[in-house]
Amino acid sequence: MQRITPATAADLFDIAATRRIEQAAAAALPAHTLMQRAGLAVARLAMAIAPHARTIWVACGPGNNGGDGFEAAAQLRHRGFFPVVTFLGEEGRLPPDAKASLQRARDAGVTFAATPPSAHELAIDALLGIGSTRPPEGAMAQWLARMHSSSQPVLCVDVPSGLDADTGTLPQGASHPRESALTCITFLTLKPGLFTAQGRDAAGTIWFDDLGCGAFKDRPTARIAGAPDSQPRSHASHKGSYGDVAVIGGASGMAGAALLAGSAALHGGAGRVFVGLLDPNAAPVDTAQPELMLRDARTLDLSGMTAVCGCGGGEAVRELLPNVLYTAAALVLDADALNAIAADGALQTQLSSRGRDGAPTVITPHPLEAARLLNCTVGDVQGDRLTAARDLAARFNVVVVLKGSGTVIAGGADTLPVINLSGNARLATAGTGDVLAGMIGAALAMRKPAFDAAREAVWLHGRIADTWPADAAPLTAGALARRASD
Ligand SMILES: NC(=O)C1=CN([C@@H]2O[C@H](COP(=O)(O)OP(=O)(O)OC[C@H]3O[C@@H](n4cnc5c(N)ncnc54)[C@H](OP(=O)(O)O)[C@@H]3O)[C@@H](O)[C@H]2O)[C@@H](O)CC1
Ligand SMILES: Nc1ncnc2c1ncn2[C@@H]1O[C@H](COP(=O)(O)OP(=O)(O)O)[C@@H](O)[C@H]1O
Ligand SMILES: [K+]
Repeated sequence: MQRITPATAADLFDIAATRRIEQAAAAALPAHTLMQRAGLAVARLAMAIAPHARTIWVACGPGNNGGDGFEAAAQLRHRGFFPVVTFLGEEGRLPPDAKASLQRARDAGVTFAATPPSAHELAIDALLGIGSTRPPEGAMAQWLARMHSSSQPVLCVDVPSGLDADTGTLPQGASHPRESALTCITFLTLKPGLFTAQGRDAAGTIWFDDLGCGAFKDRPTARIAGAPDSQPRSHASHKGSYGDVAVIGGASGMAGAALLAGSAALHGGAGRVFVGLLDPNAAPVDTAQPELMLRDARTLDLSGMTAVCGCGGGEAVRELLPNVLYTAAALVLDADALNAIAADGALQTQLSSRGRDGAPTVITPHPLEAARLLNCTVGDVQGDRLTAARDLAARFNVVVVLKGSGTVIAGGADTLPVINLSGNARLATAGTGDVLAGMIGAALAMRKPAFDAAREAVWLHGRIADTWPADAAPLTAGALARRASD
């Protein structure tokens, strides 16, 4: 059993692949072995979470997820605990594994009840796993709401009931648990939906048990990539070794966004940072950051540079985009640059041919910007973030950073998308996206491949938020940028 942390590197498998792996594993083992192993793992984790529990409520559903719950209840009873099982289903329609485990729970002397116990110290959610096909309703929805509103911990079996294990979406109106008291133990494979969209809030702390079947492999859907390798700077390097970044943005009244990206590029290790402002009346120097070389955006020659284009770009950035797309040696497109491209077919064609020509290009949309680029709704993007990121990457031949909880990084068809696990809602404050764009720019300027530059910067950006000192001032984008070298 392994605890998953932001530093864990592992493959993710969708439901279809998980089913294939389960079938192959089950065929190679004596009947019921997988469920017995799963139930034992649930019981062990339950005992670790609530070692002094008097009553453990085990809510079991109509399929094999419920079977894992029966099995866990049997194991807990054997160890002197008092599980109370509530079962939502028909015994006659249970799959064979679950039926066998129901019998084992009965034989172990587990208490069965029609309604949840009046008090419990731990709830085990074994209602639905990867077989969830529709929103929980009726008693199932009521039981979930009861678990989630209680102050006692909840242990989810395989996936939180109702969560789509492929996409991380919860049905509309589903009760929302409190993350601090939530644990999920998932079996055989790690599923992408646990790590993006609503998955992280729904699952809480995630544990993985391969049920002794690590040898069974299938094609992964995506991966979590963990901490990037840190590469120390060589002694003989100089500022030219780390490249030039030119930020293009800062239209009238929005200079701050460009300066934040510039600061992040500087602290992220770029050799030199120019900030090309679109506001002709902008101040000639930022006295708080004199290292940044402020220029009129229209005068910068980007041919040997990494451009970070769009931060605070407003409408004004549009006229520069044809030249930026044509000349920048490497490019990060953010915010208003993406909005301009979404509204202009010619710019879209130019972007995709730039990517086809192999010019390193990263786009960093948040879900609304991604929806504009894909000509769909935010709901469509958030409903399947992996697919949205993959579609954008394929359409524009670029590396895509689809931001938000569980940021997705997608590249070409041969590259497995990555879901990033560092970061938290401290980042939900204005300007942190500008900082990320600057950090990716710095990594590109060091001539890292575009996918690696994006992945490493996203991970570091999130890690800074995860390690923000509790006694420090609240996270602001400016302070985040200054820690981009951490
Ligand atoms: N076999 C093994 O050895 C192993 C199995 N494992 C475990 O099995 C789990 C997968 O089991 P599973 O395929 O039976 O699916 P599961 O998630 O239990 O649900 C299917 C049932 O729920 C029903 N249903 C769906 N939605 C519903 C709703 N909203 N409200 C009410 N009912 C709803 C659906 O009914 P239907 O849609 O057909 O009407 C069907 O009856 C997996 O997640 C893992 O925990 C692992 O431990 C590995 C070893
Ligand atoms: N709840 C969250 N969990 C993890 N990361 C988040 C969360 N909210 C925001 N972020 C991150 O913060 C950044 C916000 O970027 P963006 O939406 O472009 O904001 P802005 O335009 O204000 O800079 C992104 O990197 C995003 O992934
Ligand atoms: K479950």
